[in-house]
Amino acid sequence: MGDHHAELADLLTDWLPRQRWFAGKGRSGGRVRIRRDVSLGDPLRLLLVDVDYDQGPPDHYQVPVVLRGDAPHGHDGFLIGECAGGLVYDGLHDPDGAAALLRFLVRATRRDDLVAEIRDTGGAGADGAHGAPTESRTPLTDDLPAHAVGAEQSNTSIVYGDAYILKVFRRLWPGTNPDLEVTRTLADVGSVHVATPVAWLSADVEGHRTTLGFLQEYLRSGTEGWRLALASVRDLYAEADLHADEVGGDFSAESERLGAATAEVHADLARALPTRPPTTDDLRALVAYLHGRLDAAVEAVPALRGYEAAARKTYDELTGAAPALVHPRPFQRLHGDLHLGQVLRVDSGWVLFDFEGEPARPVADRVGLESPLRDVAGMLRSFDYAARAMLLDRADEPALVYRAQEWAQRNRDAFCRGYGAAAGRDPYADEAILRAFELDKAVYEVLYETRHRPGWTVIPLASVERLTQGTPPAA
Ligand SMILES: Nc1ncnc2c1ncn2[C@@H]1O[C@H](COP(=O)(O)OP(=O)(O)O)[C@@H](O)[C@H]1O
Ligand SMILES: O=P(O)(O)O[C@H]1O[C@H](CO)[C@@H](O[C@H]2O[C@H](CO)[C@@H](O)[C@H](O)[C@H]2O)[C@H](O)[C@H]1O
Repeated sequence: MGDHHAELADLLTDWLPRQRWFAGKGRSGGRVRIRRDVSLGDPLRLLLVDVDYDQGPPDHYQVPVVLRGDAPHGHDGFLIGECAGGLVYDGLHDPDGAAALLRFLVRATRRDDLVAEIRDTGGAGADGAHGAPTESRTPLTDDLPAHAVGAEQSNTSIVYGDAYILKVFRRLWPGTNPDLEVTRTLADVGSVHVATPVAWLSADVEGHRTTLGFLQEYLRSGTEGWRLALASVRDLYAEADLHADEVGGDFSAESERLGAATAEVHADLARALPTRPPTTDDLRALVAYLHGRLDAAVEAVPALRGYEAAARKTYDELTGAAPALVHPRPFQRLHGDLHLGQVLRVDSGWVLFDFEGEPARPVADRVGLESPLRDVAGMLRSFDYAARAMLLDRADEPALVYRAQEWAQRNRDAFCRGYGAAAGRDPYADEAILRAFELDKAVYEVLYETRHRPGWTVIPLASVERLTQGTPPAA
């Protein structure tokens, strides 16, 4: 394949920006450069690529591919293109490619601990192997049927049988990925709110051992919080005369449990990893950071301009009082992008996943100590999203807007009640900072939706309007 790198780079230059997980959507002139090309076992090859832009530093991605010389494969949706070497497929969606990846991981982890390391062997292929899972872990099996998880999100996940799920990070940030770091930390302290990681894969990127992906136990009984919430909203909208507490699908008891689970995860992280009480300088830095995010969002989305002055006022108010009054909880590690799509309801309760933080945020920012209320605010936003997503194609039914607010408020209240009971302090008690985080999240979402799902931008935009009018988080 080495002979075809120029052609492959051209194909990827065209293909990458069309992927949901491509992060350079706001940048011009993206061109792909292939930095490494290693075999992970027939027929899978791993391309580590850089994307250079007209301005600023390159982004790093991994693109596993399968090259097929012959007939159509029946997976044309995952065809990247054709070069002189044959048809090039996205290797994670190609069943033979996905199977080869599990075989590689299993072979590698049999020889050392749980880390499969891809080492450069001068272009001849990957040798990358350390082996044997520790005794406490379930032995890995490599002959399971594979399928990629339906929706392409920030990364690509492959389910093997009903035993494992492999998350393959698409955009690479040099170093250990916070998702793996935090999930391992929680599993190691015995948290019941994460799925146990069983093996992981890394390679050198810019001189740092960089996480490429990790394999976790697959929670086969899990249902995503987002799906459950939408089902509840649907029930409510179908019963025009009933209130949220009167319909069969009331979600508030689940929201309360989810609040408690979030607080327990925060407590475990606070015990296992560093914490620190925020200082005046921390709050000043936080306010500067919130302004910076708003600057970038307003520049990219002019519709935000009308709310800018009020938003800045909300942020500036955080520096008016002593830190112990504004934020009487320690700063700590957290989830970083918590929403209903990042939690699974299993038989025993709620499990959180995807501890990567916001995918567009530089990783150095995501691994710092922050306010746990950022996660709370993320989830509060998500209740608004669930209620309003169901209105997107029902613009002709204004009466539903009131019902949407009612559903969202009931579940926001329940979540905070559960969180407060488990954490010993209700999030609503820290209203100013909670509102600032909610506003910041809504601003982030306006930018996110503009780039990825323009039809959804109205959802966070309506929340920016509400939050800049001074409506408190609690009714
Ligand atoms: N341990 C697990 N068991 C079952 N399903 C899972 C597990 N972890 C994640 N998932 C599912 O895989 C999907 C993708 O995972 P996620 O970590 O959110 O990836 P991304 O970073 O691409 O958003 C999720 O929507 C979730 O439903
Ligand atoms: O799940 P990801 O890590 O890829 O997070 C990104 O995409 C999310 C959408 O899939 C986006 O979440 C927003 O939409 C959700 C509904 O689809 C909603 O539950 C969230 O509250 C809302 O923020 C997330 O912001 C983005 O980082």
